[in-house]
Amino acid sequence: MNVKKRIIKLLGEFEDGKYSNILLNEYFRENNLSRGEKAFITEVFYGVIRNIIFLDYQIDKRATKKVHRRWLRNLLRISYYQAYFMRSDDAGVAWEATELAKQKLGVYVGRFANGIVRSFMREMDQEAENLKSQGKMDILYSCPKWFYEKIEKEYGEETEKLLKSYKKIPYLSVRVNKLKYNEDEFEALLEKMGINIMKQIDSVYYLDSGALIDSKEFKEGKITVQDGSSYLAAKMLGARPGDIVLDTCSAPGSKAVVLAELMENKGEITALDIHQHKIKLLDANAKNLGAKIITGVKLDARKVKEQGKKFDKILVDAPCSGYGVLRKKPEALYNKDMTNVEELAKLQYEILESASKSLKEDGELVYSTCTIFNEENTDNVQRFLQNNPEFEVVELEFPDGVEGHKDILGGLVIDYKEEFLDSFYIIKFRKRIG
Ligand SMILES: C[S@@+](CC[C@H](N)C(=O)[O-])C[C@H]1O[C@@H](n2cnc3c(N)ncnc32)[C@H](O)[C@@H]1O
Repeated sequence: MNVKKRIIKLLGEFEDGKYSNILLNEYFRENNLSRGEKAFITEVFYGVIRNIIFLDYQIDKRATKKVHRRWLRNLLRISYYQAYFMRSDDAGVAWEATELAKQKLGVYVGRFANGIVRSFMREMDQEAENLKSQGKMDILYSCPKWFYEKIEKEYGEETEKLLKSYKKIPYLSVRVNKLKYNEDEFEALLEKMGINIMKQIDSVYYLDSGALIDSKEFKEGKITVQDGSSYLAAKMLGARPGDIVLDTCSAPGSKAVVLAELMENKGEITALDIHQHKIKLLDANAKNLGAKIITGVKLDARKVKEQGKKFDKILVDAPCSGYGVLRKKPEALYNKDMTNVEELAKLQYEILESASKSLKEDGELVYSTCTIFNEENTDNVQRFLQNNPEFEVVELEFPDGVEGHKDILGGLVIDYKEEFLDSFYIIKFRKRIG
């Protein structure tokens, strides 16, 4: 099948509500595509989602009647994306749009597609300038108006840099699972496959190719897809062999398996999640990676007392708005508003409060989120510290080679300046004795 027709189909399914990453992974599993085809589909599919507000604005501006047909709108979005963001050959893009529209919907629609694509191509650079000068930055950077205004309030002059950064294409990162494999073996594999390392954070490697996803080593659980920030949040808990650990919001278990590795599969990890189907994912993930000390339990972390147990170490990797991982999950930008952020902040606070009661004296707790707003990070933690004076912040070293800053409480903020790692908030507490 023509590769653009494939992307049109995928975008249609995305609009029906499927998650972009799940959709694409499934599609690649079920269809036998070359490396080049996969790379092109990934770039264009995600590129359209990342820039959908800008693309639709430009389509609607040029169409005399609203383009209702989803298939046609997606063809136009793809063509505009290729022209403006990929700087693809104009004649080729316009010709293919015309041909595809003609085949599917007839000569009249073919001509319409040709006209509307060519007019955008002539005007696109001026259009971007106009949006800037008219202050329509939310359209230029495809984000909801409330989000733009909030970012502008919090980040001031850095706003544009932040938005540009979160629209970038992410690198694939994988972690070497030391329960089954080691870094020397992995680096030899990279050399054999001709894959280059772009950045390394301990056993997490950012690579210039996604080819490893199809490798035997990946299927065998010797390597796993994981971001450096996610790995660091787990590492910073400092879990040691023999510890009794609680992971309150654990599925699909990416951090729990790091904890198991650091604990050398000795001790206990109770891994909670509110959803039973996610516990299944967690169990499968732990099994595949050879993490033997994880027990998945379906439980609302606000009822952690029901475990009737005290823990040496607790990880609260709270459910959050996910704005720190927009490069990988761009749709997170479109499906929430400030009310959701406030609701999440409340839930996070309740989980943190509840978990803290199950920590042993002198025990340590890490609170982390993959988002950027103070409501879910510093403000929440400040309130927690005020209400729980028996907790103190443990100083964390900012990891070498990672961009970001510390907040007023000493929490690590891996921010938009970081080109490779997801944006994350990580703070650690100790419960004082007595
Ligand atoms: C940020 S994700 C966790 C990611 C996980 N720690 C990892 O590294 O793979 C948040 C998780 O919290 C779960 N969750 C949401 N509300 C919860 C609650 N009240 N109690 C326990 N888990 C909850 C969600 O189902 C989701 O799997």
